[in-house]
Amino acid sequence: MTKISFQFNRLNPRSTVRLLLLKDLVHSLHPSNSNSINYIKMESIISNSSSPPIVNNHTLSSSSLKTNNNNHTNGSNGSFDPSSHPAPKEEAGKMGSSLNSKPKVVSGTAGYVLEDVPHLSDYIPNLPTYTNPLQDNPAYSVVKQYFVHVDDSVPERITVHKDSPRGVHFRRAGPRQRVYFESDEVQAAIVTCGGLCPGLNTVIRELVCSLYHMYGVKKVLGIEGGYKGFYARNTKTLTPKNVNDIHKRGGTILGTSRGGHVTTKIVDSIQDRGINQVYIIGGDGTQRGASAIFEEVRRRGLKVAIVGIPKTIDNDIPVIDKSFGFDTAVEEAQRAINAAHVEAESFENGIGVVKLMGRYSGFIAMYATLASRDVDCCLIPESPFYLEGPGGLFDYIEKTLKENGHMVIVIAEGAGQELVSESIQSENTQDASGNKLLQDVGLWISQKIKDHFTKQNTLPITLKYIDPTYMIRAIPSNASDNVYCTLLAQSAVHGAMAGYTGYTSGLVHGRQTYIPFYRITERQNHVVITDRMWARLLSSTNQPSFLNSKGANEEKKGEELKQLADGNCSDETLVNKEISCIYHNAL
Ligand SMILES: Nc1ncnc2c1ncn2[C@@H]1O[C@H](COP(=O)(O)OP(=O)(O)O)[C@@H](O)[C@H]1O
Ligand SMILES: O=P(O)(O)OC[C@H]1O[C@](O)(COP(=O)(O)O)[C@@H](O)[C@@H]1O
Ligand SMILES: [Mg+2]
Repeated sequence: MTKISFQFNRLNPRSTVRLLLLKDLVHSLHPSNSNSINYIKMESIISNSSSPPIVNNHTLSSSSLKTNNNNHTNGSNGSFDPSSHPAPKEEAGKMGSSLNSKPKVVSGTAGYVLEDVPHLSDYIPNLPTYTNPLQDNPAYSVVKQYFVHVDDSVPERITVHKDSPRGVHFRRAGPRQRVYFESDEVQAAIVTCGGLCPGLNTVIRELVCSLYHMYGVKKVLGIEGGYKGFYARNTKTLTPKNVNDIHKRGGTILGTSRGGHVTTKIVDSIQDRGINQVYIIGGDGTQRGASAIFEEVRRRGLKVAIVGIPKTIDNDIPVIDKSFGFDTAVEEAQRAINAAHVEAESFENGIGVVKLMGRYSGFIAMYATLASRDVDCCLIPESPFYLEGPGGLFDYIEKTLKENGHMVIVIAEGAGQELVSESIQSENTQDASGNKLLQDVGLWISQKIKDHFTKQNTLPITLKYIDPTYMIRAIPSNASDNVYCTLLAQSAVHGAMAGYTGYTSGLVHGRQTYIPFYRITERQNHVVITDRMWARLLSSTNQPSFLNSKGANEEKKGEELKQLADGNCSDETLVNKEISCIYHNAL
């Protein structure tokens, strides 16, 4: 018998899910061997745990599904691991409760796993339910099937092999037969936090309209100025009438802010105002804040649904296909790139440099480059580069100028930060939310290029630097983002009315889903430079990879190891590799 050991460096809910998948796979391939899987850390967690597993009978009809004995928490003492859930420094001490709810992981046959979301009835017994008012809604009466089947779920990965386990799934969003709120009882609140993103107003509008028109909810409050607005600012009554044309405007009619998340004060305010549905629109920081609010609400036993709606122009939120506003931002970035191209083309040895947003994730720069085709070099935070010497950026610029007479460089704001800090001394400053304030890499690189070619005195260059940063996020959303925002908002409302809570409403493989907060906050989404998408970009620009082949292999190996250790595979090949390795060991 082969004994398999699998040690997780850091135990998180993902580790458990992966263990379940591996166990199911090994069991299906080699039933006699499955007991040999040695759950090193799990064993101690399971045996130490005294609380029963969460079984959510009202939401699961299939008897083949079972809630595993997975009373895992994010740390052995039941609190979140702060290293994987960093809080902004100045706020960390102010957070109210310890984050201690348990992920609801349900397993089925053939390696099926449902990473379910919390429900109000998990912690409030005997909640009454009501017929969904949509049943009498003329708009819905033409639909054959009004309601989402209770067992509908959406797979996290859709590329599978013949023998792959069915894998992780998320609960499919949509209206349910029974709702947990009466229309008159609902006092909803909407808040927008963090940086701007195209589509914020569309989401606000559609939340208000969905609540009013689909569920007859008449009390909707807008919280002004982000999280701190709960306790330090005014509120605004929102009606379909006063939000009617806000989707045509950029920004957020509610205002937004960074910092100011004090969980207990926010939940006090929710309680004082009698709010029982909170819709929180924001990025990774905001979703962490929403998770903290959910935990505190749950700890106090309040019948309040906490719903996150993911907003991120950087596209740095994991699991979801992409954030609303991303397409609009990429489209707007084309205008800056076009301008840079026209300028560069019009001068001898013209260089256009465009800086785009992307603190830690270079998605906007990557997609804007792929869309434009005028870009000769795209620099992102995930792909280190160097300036001097063979294969460096200066070399490439010289070659391109000699061949084409002009070039366009797109650089994400977080790219090359290590190089900038080598040459510019600066204090390690943060914004109010604890995000690191970055140096202006666009200005820096423009100056470096100018200095280099002046010193060389070989190619007289003309460089134009364009920084459209705020222009691409302050605009209204385009048509496809408007549709996306509408569906997101409707899904969010259906979920809250059905009593779900502690979830982010998000699109996974084109389907609306409810994703538990911990999956959204556990890591950031990054461009994986060993994935095909980055290779596509490199082949479209013909830029150097800035990695020799040895370096590339090391990068790939390092990336895979890191992802395996973290339990964060962004590429299904990693999972397949890992599983096939276990499979071969098991045989
Ligand atoms: N770990 C955290 N816990 C609680 N609140 C947080 C956390 N991180 C950020 N926040 C709050 O979320 C809000 C938005 O965060 P920020 O990082 O500025 O933007 P984004 O949500 O777009 O990433 C801020 O009010 C901030 O205080
Ligand atoms: O100047 P601000 O408002 O802090 O915004 C700048 C930041 O906002 C972003 O666009 C998005 O950040 P968030 O998603 O965290 O709000 C970053 O790319 C950028 O660094
Ligand atoms: Mg953020």
